[in-house]
Order: sequence, then C-alpha cells, then structure tokens
Amino acid sequence: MTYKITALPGDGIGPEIIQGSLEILEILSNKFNFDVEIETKDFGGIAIDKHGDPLPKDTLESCKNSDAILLGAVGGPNWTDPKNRPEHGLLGIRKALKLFANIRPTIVTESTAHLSPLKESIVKDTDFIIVRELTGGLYFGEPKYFDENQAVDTLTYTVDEITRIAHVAFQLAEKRNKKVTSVDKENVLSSSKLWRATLDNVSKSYPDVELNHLLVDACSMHLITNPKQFDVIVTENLFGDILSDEASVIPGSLGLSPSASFGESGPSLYEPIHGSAPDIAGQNKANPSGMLLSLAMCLRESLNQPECAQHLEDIVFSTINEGITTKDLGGNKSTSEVFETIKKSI
Ligand SMILES: NC(=O)c1ccc[n+]([C@@H]2O[C@H](COP(=O)([O-])OP(=O)(O)OC[C@H]3O[C@@H](n4cnc5c(N)ncnc54)[C@H](O)[C@@H]3O)[C@@H](O)[C@H]2O)c1
Ligand SMILES: CC(C)[C@H](C(=O)O)[C@@H](O)C(=O)O
Ligand SMILES: [Mg+2]
Repeated sequence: MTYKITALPGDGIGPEIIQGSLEILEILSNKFNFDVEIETKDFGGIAIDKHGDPLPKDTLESCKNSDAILLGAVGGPNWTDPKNRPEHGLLGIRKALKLFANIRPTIVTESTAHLSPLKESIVKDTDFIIVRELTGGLYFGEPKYFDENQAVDTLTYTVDEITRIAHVAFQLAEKRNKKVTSVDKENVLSSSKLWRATLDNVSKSYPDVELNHLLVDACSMHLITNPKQFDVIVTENLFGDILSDEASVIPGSLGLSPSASFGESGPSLYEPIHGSAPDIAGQNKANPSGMLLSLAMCLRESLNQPECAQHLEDIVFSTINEGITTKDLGGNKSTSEVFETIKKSI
C-alpha cells in the first residue's frame, strides 16, 4: 500500500520545518516498510505571490486526493491585504475538507518537566487534550464585514455542530481518564448557553464520563496553575485557539505543540499549532518538534503505523532530553542540527 501525502510548507518557518520532516518520513517509511508518495503544493502567502490565491484549486485537489496532509505554517508581514491573506487559505482548507475536530495534546512526563517555565511540581504528569471545534464560531459566522465605520463578526453555533464535537470529546475521554471539561462563556454569550445545554445533553449517552463546565477566563487560570486536573477539554473555535497557545507553555514552548484535524470522512490534516514565526524565519532557529510530533500523529491516525509513530515520538523527546534543542527550549542547536540528530537516531 502506498500512502499519498500532500505537503503544504507555506511561509516563514513552514518550509524549514517541513523539509526535514519529509526527509524523516522517507527514512521511517524505509525502516518500517511502508510506501509514501509525497506531493508538495503552494499554499498561503507563497501561493498568493505565485497564483493570486492562498488556496489554489490544484492544491485543494491534491489535498482531497491524499491520505493525509502535512502543513507547516502560513502568514507573515509580506501579506497584509485584508481581503486576500494567507490565513484565508488555512480557514478555506479546513472548511472545504470539513475538518471540524482539532485535537491538540499537551503532555509533560517526569523527564520533560524541567523544560517548562512553570514549576516542575505543577506541570509534571500533565496529560490532557484540547478538542477545539474548528469550522464554526466567530471564524466563519455570517454576517462578517468591515468598512471605515464598523466591523462585524458573528458567533453562531448550531446544536448539530456542538453535538458532533461533543461526541468527539466524550469518545476520547472514554478511552482515557473519563473526564470532559467543557469551556464556554455561558455567563455572557448566547452561543455558550446553547453550547453548555448541548454538552449536558450529549453527556447522558456517556454515563462513565464525568462532565464539568468552566468559564473560559477561569479556565485560562486553571490551565497554568493546576494543569493536571484536565483530561479532555472541549471548546469552541476561538477559545480553543487561545487556550492551546497558552497550554503550549506547560511543556515548555509553542514550538513543541502538535495538532491533528479530522472530519467525518476524507483526509485529515496535521500541523504544529504555532505560526510562521516571522521573527526567526530563514535563520535555521525554528524548533521542528511540533511539526515532527504532528507527523507522528499522522503516522498513527492516517497511515496506520502506530509503532513507527511511537518510535518517532520517543526519539523527539530523547533528543530534547539529551539537551539537543533549539533556543526556545534553552538549547543552542539549529533546526538542521536537530533534524540530523533525529535522522541518525532513527
Ligand atoms: N497554522 C498556521 O499556519 C498559523 C498558526 C498561528 C499563526 N499563524 C500566522 O503566523 C504569523 C505569525 O504569527 P505570530 O507571530 O502571532 O505567532 P507565531 O506562532 O508564528 O509565533 C509566536 C512566537 O513563538 C515563536 N515560535 C513559533 N513557532 C516556533 C518554533 N517552531 N520554534 C521556535 N519558536 C517558535 C515565534 O518565534 C514567536 O516569537 C501570522 O501571520 C499568523 O496569522 C499561522
Ligand atoms: C492562523 C490562524 C488562522 C490559526 C487559527 O486561528 O486557527 C492559527 O492560530 C491556529 O491556531 O491554527
Ligand atoms: Mg492559533
């Protein structure tokens, strides 16, 4: 069986972290005996420059015909036209492929706790997953417009949209520590009132799973004072975006955090949660771990290679534990030095 992968390097540090990751994928496929066919496509700012469109038809077609998509990052100071931004390509692909469930794990083991800027005793043994709704909420609600005098964004959620993401969260929790924390702003927002009521309803089908509700402002505090209390956090699009960047501080760096986006069918998309990091782009300084851990999620979920995924995750963490890290984690290695070390370890 040959797996088809579409690679979307994108902008800024995107190409720097994708290139080495694809080389590692080739090495892993030889070692673990499976075949991959990789098609690399223009996406984001580079696609605006070359084709006038952040998500060209040809790129979307390749994604639709693949088994999985690996994405670096998009955006940057070169693309400021509010009507044609690299980020529109990202929202466009999520919507076109109906990738409504975005999974963002945070794990800190005994051996990685020292990397956190927070106290080791607080972060040690943290293991939770943020389930972020990805195709609704303020990102997509209509009307949405701006003129010189006014700007409007609309926060809409339907019961169906909330129900399907709630099932994802409960099903995950059933396989884990059986605890769902739903995060909303029920004291103010109508959409959050519907969110909370729907979560209560869906929870009736999962009697073994405990459901708690937290307001998003309090959750942002709990996240960094007592992250061990969480198992599965489920929340709407914008809250999930913000809380997951905050959560990346717990293991140590935004450069460490991976993600996977799933629809009900079709290819899934794997990308680190960070952006194109314009401040370090082109300098060989980017931490490739978030991209590599996203590749591991891809190997496990889309390519049916759990042992290969585990091998890659083990090597990413043992490399970090040996002190071979980029500056964001306190080390002095370049992106390419980290990639070379990981290749040798494989
Ligand atoms: N999925 C995506 O493609 C994605 C995600 C987030 C932001 N963005 C876009 O990226 C651009 C820059 O956004 P931003 O600066 O707010 O966020 P960012 O995530 O790009 O960077 C925030 C900070 O984290 C650092 N950082 C990020 N990734 C790192 C890595 N792998 N290694 C080491 N340090 C890392 C950066 O250097 C920067 O200081 C914007 O255009 C934004 O829209 C894209
Ligand atoms: C770039 C931006 C549109 C995107 C988002 O907000 O979803 C990013 O921040 C992310 O977390 O994937
Ligand atoms: Mg984000």
